[in-house]
Amino acid sequence: MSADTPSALSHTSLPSSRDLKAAMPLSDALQTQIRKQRAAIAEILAGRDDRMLVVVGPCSVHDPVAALDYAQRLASLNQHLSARLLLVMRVYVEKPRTITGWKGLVYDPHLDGSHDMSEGLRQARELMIDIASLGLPVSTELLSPVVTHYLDDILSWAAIGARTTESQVHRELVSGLDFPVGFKNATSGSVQIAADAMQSAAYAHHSFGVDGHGVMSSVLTQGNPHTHLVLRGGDQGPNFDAASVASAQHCLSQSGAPAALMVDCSHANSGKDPARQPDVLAHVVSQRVRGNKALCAVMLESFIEEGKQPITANGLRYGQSVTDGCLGWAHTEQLLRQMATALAASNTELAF
Ligand SMILES: O=C[C@H](O)[C@H](O)COP(=O)(O)O
Ligand SMILES: C=C(OP(=O)(O)O)C(=O)O
Repeated sequence: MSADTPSALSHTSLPSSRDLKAAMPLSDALQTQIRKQRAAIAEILAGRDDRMLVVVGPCSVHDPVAALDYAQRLASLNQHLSARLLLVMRVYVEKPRTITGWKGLVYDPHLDGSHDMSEGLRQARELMIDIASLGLPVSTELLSPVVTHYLDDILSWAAIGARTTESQVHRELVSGLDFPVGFKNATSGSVQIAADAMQSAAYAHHSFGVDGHGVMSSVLTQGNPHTHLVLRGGDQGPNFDAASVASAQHCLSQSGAPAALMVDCSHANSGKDPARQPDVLAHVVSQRVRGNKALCAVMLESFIEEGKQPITANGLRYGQSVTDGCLGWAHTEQLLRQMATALAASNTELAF
């Protein structure tokens, strides 16, 4: 290896984010829509809009056709429930893995280990534009700061996952974004790490990054005040119950971090069993209706078919997750309708 070659087995050039954005631009109308959707989410998080935010969709996108099919159903439901809920679709194109596994559409869009990452970025951007064009706000988990450059203009909300909330690089990344971001509690269950992250991301940062041309750069970000905690459970179990929520709120207030709370009804809050997500949702809505207004957002993992399937070369079942198990569409629609009705009626006796 020569002295000027970075150490890796290979490097394959990608289009710059500026070039991909120029080839697949957002219309003026879409830019205006996304600006409004970001502001609407920020209003809910600030407690100035009484609706609840619902980030809902597949654990991961592996088939853009099925994801768009799901988005069409969600967009139509969004119109019916918009007095009580703001639905935002999970369009997760990167997956953090506990050890190894398929890492998402942008890494391996053909799901066969060919890792056509250039095509993955193109498909991800195209899909997000198609979904936003249905009128739906788009969200994702930000994992690689490089990938963020290709998609940041389309997003209305993003998560920093449990495995990366403690990372300084991700806190710097959030500091430069002008849309709301949820930091998840750590996989250990630590909420303090997320409270620290929110405070860090609220500051301006000097960091190392790349510009739109892909040129390595010294970057100055402005700080992001629109962050919040996402309770997703941890190694010791769930954290959506009233006592855990109160303890998280105490931690946020002691730290001077923003008070808004989202509960992720999946992951360690459901023991990764999608059938337990409705019970988590019922508990959260009940706490909200009983007066805990800081609980203003939930996350659900949901796709067309319930459950999950392994990735095999023999073909995949349409509309079913290839990562964590999801609720099916029919059940999701029923839950969201019940949630909206319960919020409208201030109904504390929920059984989803
Ligand atoms: O949401 C997805 C998974 O919970 C997360 O990416 C970890 O997945 P893994 O433990 O299957 O690798
Ligand atoms: C990976 C995810 O969540 P967490 O970071 O909570 O494990 C996810 O929401 O897809």
